Amino acid sequence: MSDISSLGDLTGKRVLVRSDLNVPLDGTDITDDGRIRASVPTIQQLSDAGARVVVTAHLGRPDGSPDPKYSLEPVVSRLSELLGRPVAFATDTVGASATETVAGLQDGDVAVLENVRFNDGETSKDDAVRGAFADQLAQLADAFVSDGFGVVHRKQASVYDVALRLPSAMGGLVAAEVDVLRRLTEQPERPYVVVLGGSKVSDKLGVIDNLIDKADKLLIGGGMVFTFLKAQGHEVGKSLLEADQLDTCTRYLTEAADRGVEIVLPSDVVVDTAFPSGDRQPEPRVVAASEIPADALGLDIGPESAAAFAAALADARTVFWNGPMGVFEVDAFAAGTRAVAEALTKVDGLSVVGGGDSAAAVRQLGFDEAAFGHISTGGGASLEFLEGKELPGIAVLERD
Ligand SMILES: Nc1ncnc2c1ncn2[C@@H]1O[C@H](COP(=O)(O)OP(=O)(O)O)[C@@H](O)[C@H]1O
Ligand SMILES: O=C(OP(=O)(O)O)[C@H](O)COP(=O)(O)O
Repeated sequence: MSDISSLGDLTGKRVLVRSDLNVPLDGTDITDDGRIRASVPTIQQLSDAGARVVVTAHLGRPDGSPDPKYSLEPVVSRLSELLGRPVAFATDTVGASATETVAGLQDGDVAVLENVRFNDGETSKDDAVRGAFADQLAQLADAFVSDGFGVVHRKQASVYDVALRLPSAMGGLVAAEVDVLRRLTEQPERPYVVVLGGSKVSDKLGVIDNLIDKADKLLIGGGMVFTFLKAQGHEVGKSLLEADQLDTCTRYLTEAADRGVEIVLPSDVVVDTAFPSGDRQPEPRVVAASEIPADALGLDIGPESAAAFAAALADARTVFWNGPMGVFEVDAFAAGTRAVAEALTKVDGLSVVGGGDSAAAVRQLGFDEAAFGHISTGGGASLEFLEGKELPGIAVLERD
């Protein structure tokens, strides 16, 4: 696999780096800068090598056109602080501002292009549309470095197509993540427990199929719970629900039982009548998972479930956890996530936390990062890696 040294002397070369700078924001305040910090070493390495560094990244899921709410501008300020040097910011990705900003770089300088997902070519399913956008990105650089581990499972222009158009290399962050995750795929010590939660329900339901073959237990919390509960015939009120995945959930439950794999669902949940927002005081209530009122939505696993999940993790020798158990950003719905994080710190073996929000959660809840075996910057990417899937952003770097 080609690392940055394979690109030769970088002095004066324009190097496009795909980083994952998708950090949680409260307005324009960054609530956890973990992904920016994780991106710094590669950017610094390229700058030290005399390259003119052009960073491309996304923030959130805008609809393919500019939306100030998803601007990378606040991220650029933080990156500049962490690098200890000015960072130029282009207010578009491949337009006049980008061209001018890149042309103005001196050797060792760093620039960030505006959110790459402000362009519909980035995430298009049409190869030609994505390719045309990748052509424009490629024109801004002489070489490409893929360092956004959190997006290597996305077949997107700035992750995949641009690597077909420029001499390309893998950044140190992606290489380091892959090294650790490989340990989980190659004969993990058993019991091997996977904990899933979060809000990207449709992305993550799909991975369960393959994980049933690999893990001994699957603990399900977060927004994914409710599609399973509904599949079991329970009402879930206003909770997150993927109505078209009910049959899939039923099949998973049957398959897991057939193969002797335990899928553990919460027996109780913390509900409220509205999603937390603004000044509204949360009114958390614990109810049985089978009795979610019609006017309520589930926002955390309940205390009985948290204790059951901790017990299920107590004898694990390998654990992978992606996705908070609840809306941990609000204290009233953070207890389930806290309990799972606590249980992971006690694992006698390898414990890995993956995902932007999961990593943010353990830090925000005050856990010492050193208490975990590894904190990965990618949630969906880690899960797909553990499933044994080919990740487009890695495969494209490994092709002959
Ligand atoms: N029951 C729930 N309903 C709605 N959102 C939830 C629920 N549980 C967790 N979440 C939200 O899931 C988000 C994180 O999900 P996700 O992006 O899938 O995780 P990660 O970034 O770790 O991969 C958090 O912002 C959290 O508030
Ligand atoms: O936040 C991310 O992934 P994660 O929530 O799976 O950790 C990455 O930045 C990828 O974002 P995406 O899931 O919108 O493609």
